[in-house]
This record gives sequence, C-alpha cells and structure tokens, in this order.
Amino acid sequence: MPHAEPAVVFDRVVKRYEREGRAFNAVDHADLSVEPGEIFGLLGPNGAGKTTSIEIIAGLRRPTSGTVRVLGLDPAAERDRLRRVLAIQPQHAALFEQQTVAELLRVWASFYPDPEHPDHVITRLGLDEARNVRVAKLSGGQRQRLLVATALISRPKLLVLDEPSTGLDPAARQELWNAIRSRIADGGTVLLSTHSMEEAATLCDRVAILHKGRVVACGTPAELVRRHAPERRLIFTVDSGRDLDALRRHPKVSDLVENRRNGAIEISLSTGDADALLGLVTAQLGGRDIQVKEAGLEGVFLRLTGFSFDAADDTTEEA
Ligand SMILES: Nc1ncnc2c1ncn2[C@@H]1O[C@H](COP(=O)(O)OP(=O)(O)OP(=O)(O)O)[C@@H](O)[C@H]1O
Repeated sequence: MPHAEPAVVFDRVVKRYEREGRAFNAVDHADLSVEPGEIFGLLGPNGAGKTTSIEIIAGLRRPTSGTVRVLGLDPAAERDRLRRVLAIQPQHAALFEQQTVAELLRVWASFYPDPEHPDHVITRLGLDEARNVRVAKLSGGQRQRLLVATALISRPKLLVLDEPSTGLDPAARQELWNAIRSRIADGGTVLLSTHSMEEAATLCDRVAILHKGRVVACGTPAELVRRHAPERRLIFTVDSGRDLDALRRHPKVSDLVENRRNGAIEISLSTGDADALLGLVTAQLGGRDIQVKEAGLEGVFLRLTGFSFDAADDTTEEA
C-alpha cells in the first residue's frame, strides 16, 4: 500500500513523567512529520527525549496527550499491525548469547514473510568475519551492528534506530550508514536518534533538534545552519602584546574569545563575514595558524538553546 501521507506524524505530543516526586515533560508538545523515503534524525543531547519519542513511535509507550500516527496507524492501539511494517533496534536487547551471528539472523528472518537474506545483511553491516562467532563473544561494535541487522532483516517500511552508531569505530559506522542508505534505496523510511552532529549532518536528509523534550528546530542540516547559524568561526594565533582593540570593536565580529598560552594569544571569533576580517588578521595583527570553521549544527543548537551541545546533557527541568 503506497503511503503518500507522512510516515510519522507527531501533533502536540506530550509524555509526562515523575522523577523524585516532580512531574516533567520528557516530550513536550512535540510536532514532527517524517516523509516517506527520507532518513530523519532526532538529534539531541542525553536526556533530550529521543528514546521516549522513539518508544512512542514504536507503540511501546502511550503519550500523555497529543496525537501520533505511524504509517497511518495509531501505534499504541494498533501495535500488532504496526509490527508488520515497522522494525526497531533498541539501545540494548537480550540476544541469544549461545547462537552464532548467522544462526541468530536465520531465526530472525524466519519470523517474516519476505526477509532479506541473512548473508546479505551480514555483508552489508561488515559482519562477515563474525558470522560464525557466538553472540556472547562479539565485540561491542559487532553486537551493536547485529542489533541493527535484526531490525533490517524484515525489510521494514519504517526502520527505527535508537543511537545506532554508539560504540562504533569510524569504519564500522561507515558500513552502518551504507546499510541505512540501502534501506532507503529499497523504498523504506528511516528514523534514527543520534547525539552526533556529524552523523546528523552527513547521514540525515532532515533532522529535528530536541532539547528538554521540545523540538527546537526541524529541517535539512544545511537549511538549519543557513537559517540559525550562518556565522563562521575564525581561529588564529597572535603574539601577546598585539593591540586587539580594532578587532574587538570591528562591526563584523559578533563575539571574541581570547586564550593566552605559551606567550601567545589564541583568538576564536564569530563572524558573518570572515573574508572582511582576514586582511586585518594577517597584515595588521600578524595572525598565524588561521582556521575558518562553519558553526554547523553545533552552532544551531547553541543559538537556539543557549547551551553548548556537550554541556546540555540531562537538562530536563520541572514542567
Ligand atoms: N520511565 C521513566 N520515568 C521517569 N523519567 C524517565 C523515564 N524514562 C525516561 N525518563 C527521563 O526522561 C528524560 C528523557 O529521557 P530519554 O531517554 O527519552 O532521553 P534521550 O534523549 O533518549 O537520552 P539518552 O541519549 O540518554 O537515551 C530524561 O530526563 C530521563 O531521565
């Protein structure tokens, strides 16, 4: 059945929890729409509400209020129907420790009417060397990829992955990304959570940035950067004793941080027009080791929440 409608819709979704006698919204009036055929990322620091949102999408938790539709179904009320079209890889799962990777995936494939061949999934996720290894003996990264493999094997219309790249080295992560893209090439939709800016920017077609349960922004990574953090960071070193007043007062400099080290000053400044400053930095200040960095999604998060992404962990508060 073709789905012209969105694969996932959240309309004012709230999930209220209690912690130490205080109520707070782990998901706070979230609106989302995931289009069929896209890789959609829920990006947020620890505690932002990603897992709770994913559990609501998979029908594992009921929202306190608001409406959720997943592939045209109400996930909490129609879990059996949803299970035929949605597959989820949880963060942790009890696996059959004594089976080998190939045995486990064969069993898993037998649960579904039209599964992928286990060998294809094994190769796609770079698990060939581990195919005859017992689950109990797998490394953390291999185990993580096996969890994703169990979700991929059913060829789900909607593949839901909760922080799938946790614990993977760069090569394994690349294989994971390729496997996720292959699901899209086969006509599926992927929703994943991540706290990696790089993963969000590189893999995802669109991302929703979550903070304290709220969706603070949603769009393609490039759109979000253009809209919320078009400035670039100019980083360079000057000898101490240089007069920095002209730079500090320059109209194109929005903020400037100085770090003194080993008799020199490292300057990091934010600007919407790095080119306009380069002459001053090189010719008048003798700047060296010059780097220009995009603010990226990190800059978007900082601009919208006032928190640096790494410092924003577990910042839920009383609602
Ligand atoms: N069953 C629960 N009861 C009470 N509080 C909960 C419950 N589950 C999650 N929380 C709290 O809700 C908030 C959001 O948690 P959630 O796991 O959804 O965040 P997350 O973005 O997935 O973070 P992480 O990356 O750490 O998994 C956190 O403050 C968490 O401690």
